This record gives sequence, C-alpha cells and structure tokens, in this order.
Amino acid sequence: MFMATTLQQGEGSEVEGEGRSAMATQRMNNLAVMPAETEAKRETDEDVSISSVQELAESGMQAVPARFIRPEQELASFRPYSSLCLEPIPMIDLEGLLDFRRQFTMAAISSACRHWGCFQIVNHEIPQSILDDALGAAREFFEMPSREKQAHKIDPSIPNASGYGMQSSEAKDKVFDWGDVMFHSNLDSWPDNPATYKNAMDAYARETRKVLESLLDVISKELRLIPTYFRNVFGEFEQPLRVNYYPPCPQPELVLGLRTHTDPLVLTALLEDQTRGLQVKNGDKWIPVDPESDALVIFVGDQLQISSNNQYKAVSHRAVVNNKKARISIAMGLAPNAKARIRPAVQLVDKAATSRYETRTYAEVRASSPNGVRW
Ligand SMILES: O=C(O)CCC(=O)C(=O)O
Ligand SMILES: [Fe+2]
Repeated sequence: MFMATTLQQGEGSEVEGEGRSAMATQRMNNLAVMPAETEAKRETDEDVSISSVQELAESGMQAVPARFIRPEQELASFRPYSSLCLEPIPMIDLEGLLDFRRQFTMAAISSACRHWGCFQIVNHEIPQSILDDALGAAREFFEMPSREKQAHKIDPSIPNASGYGMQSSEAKDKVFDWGDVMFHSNLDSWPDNPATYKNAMDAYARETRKVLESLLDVISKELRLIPTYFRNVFGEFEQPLRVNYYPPCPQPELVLGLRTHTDPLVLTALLEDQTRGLQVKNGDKWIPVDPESDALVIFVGDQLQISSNNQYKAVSHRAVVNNKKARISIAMGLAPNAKARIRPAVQLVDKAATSRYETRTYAEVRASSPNGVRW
C-alpha cells in the first residue's frame, strides 16, 4: 500500500493556512521554475519542506515548484479539448430499479461496468442534505488554520494509518500531486474539529454504503453469481474514505491534482462539489466528468475487475486543477476485508483457460500495488 506522508516544515518557515509569511512566500517563489529547467531543478528540490499544498497555494507563489510538474509525455494529454464532441460517462437513474425499467436499468449498470468502469447515479435515495453536509464539513475542515489540520497529520509508519497530508507525496515517481487529503482507513477516525465533521461524514458513509451494496447486488445478478457472492468472498467490507482538497494552481496545465490511478477497491462512490476536475479514461481518451449536485460517480475498482475475471474494468481516473477555485471531493470505497482471498469467481473462469490472476489475500494485494494513491 502507498504510504503518504507530510513533509516537515523547514526551520523558521512557520506558515499558517490563513495567512502568509513573507519568508515562506519568498522560499516558495525561489522554488518555482519554468518547465525547461524542470529536470535539473527536480533534484535540488528534494530537500524542500512543504507541509501542505494548500499552504503552498496560499503563499501567493506564481509558478509551481518543479517537483509538481508532470513529465513531458503526460503533459501532452492535458491539452484542452472540447468535451462537446465526447460522449459523457453513462448517467443511470436508480429509480429505474424499482419499476418496470428494472431489467433495462440492471443491463445499463452492467454495460457501464464493462465498457466504462464508471457511471454517474441519480435518484440514489441519499437525501441532498446529507450530501451537502458532507461537502460542507469537508470544506470547514480544510478552511481551519494549518495547525488545526496538522494536529491530524498522518503517521506513515503506521500501516493503514488515517490522517491529513499531501496527496501522493511518497509516490515512487517523486512527482507530487497538487492536492491534500484527509484519509480515513475506517469510520472510527473522525476528527473532533470541526464539530460538524463526525456526524456529517458518518451519515454520508452509512447512506453511501447502502447504495454501493445495492449496486453489488445488481452486479452479482448481472454476472450470474449468487446474490451473496461478494459478501461471501470479501467478508465484512472495510469502508475507507478520502476527503480530497485541490487548491487553485497558478499553472494548472503543468500539474495533476491527483495522479492517474485505479482504485484498489471493489466499488467507489465519489461526491464532488460543483467545480470540474475529474477525468476518466476511456480507450485512449480522457473524458471530463461534469459534476451534478445530486449525482454520485461510481468507479469499478481493481477487486471487482479481478472477481469478474476482467469482464468489468477498473477505470483509470485522475483529477486536474484550475487557477481560480479550490475543489473538494469525497471518495468512499468498499474494500475487501484484509483476510479475504482475491481471485476470479470460479463460475467466470473459462474451464479451458486458466484464470488471469493468482489467489492472494487483500492485505497482500494492497501491499503490492503502490500506485501512489493511499486507499
Ligand atoms: O477528486 C477526484 O476527482 C478523484 C478522487 C479519487 O479518485 C480518489 O480519491 O481516489
Ligand atoms: Fe480514485
């Protein structure tokens, strides 16, 4: 599993989230380089101390430090294009599961899992107030002064630790993402502050779990597995949750808020504020997802791809940033129990062919797939 960390602030560079220190601004501006100098500068930036991207963004720097700049070949895929000519990801009305549209809706979910690995859902029965309160609590958290957030600083030496830190700061490629995250490996690690956080996230997590479990029921039927298949093989689900914060960036065309990844889970639900940023990969194209205030985005994760013996696809996705507005998203996943044995359903393995995957426990799978995003 990926171990994120926050970097130590350098001596004498105390910067509070709500203010700017001239020394810190100067230090951060000194780090900013033009893309041509990127490679040469990346090395010397290794020992730079940054405790959060939000703080860096609020320092007023005009150019991003080299260690955030994506490699040249990846930058090419950022070129702006009109989404008008691109097919949007499927939008599925879950009310259809309750009436005469049931078969059609089930087939639409299955088709989205096969061809996209993602879809949006509306009429999921989660009250709008629960969605709004979760996003509100997330915003309140990130608007707290730096020292209050740092009180929850993640300790990467503890396996499966929860806490606050920069996105992907220990990813193998050493390129940082333009965002911060409050990660909860389970639902008993809420901060006391802000006071609204615990109840709002708890309610959101509980409601979203029901939706994801009902989607899994549909999926097991569509894959012709017994209805309890996933519960039987994955055990009691773990429910990790990531609250993502992407500050505005002076050079959004050079960075990613969150690197390209698949979620190492069964299913993920993503709640976004109204700021665009999520992109999903379909074939060789990156498709922007338009946020809808009453919708959730659902991702097929690696474990569902494996269980389905590749019939369903875990979707590659990433978050881009902009130079005007911070963006918040909350991703909540269903993860197999650490002891669950992960392998394709025997019913889905062609008798003549061997299965595409070896059997491993989820703990082993998670430890061996450090894609740079803590889950
Ligand atoms: O913020 C987003 O748009 C994507 C978040 C995500 O993919 C994650 O938290 O795993
Ligand atoms: Fe993700």
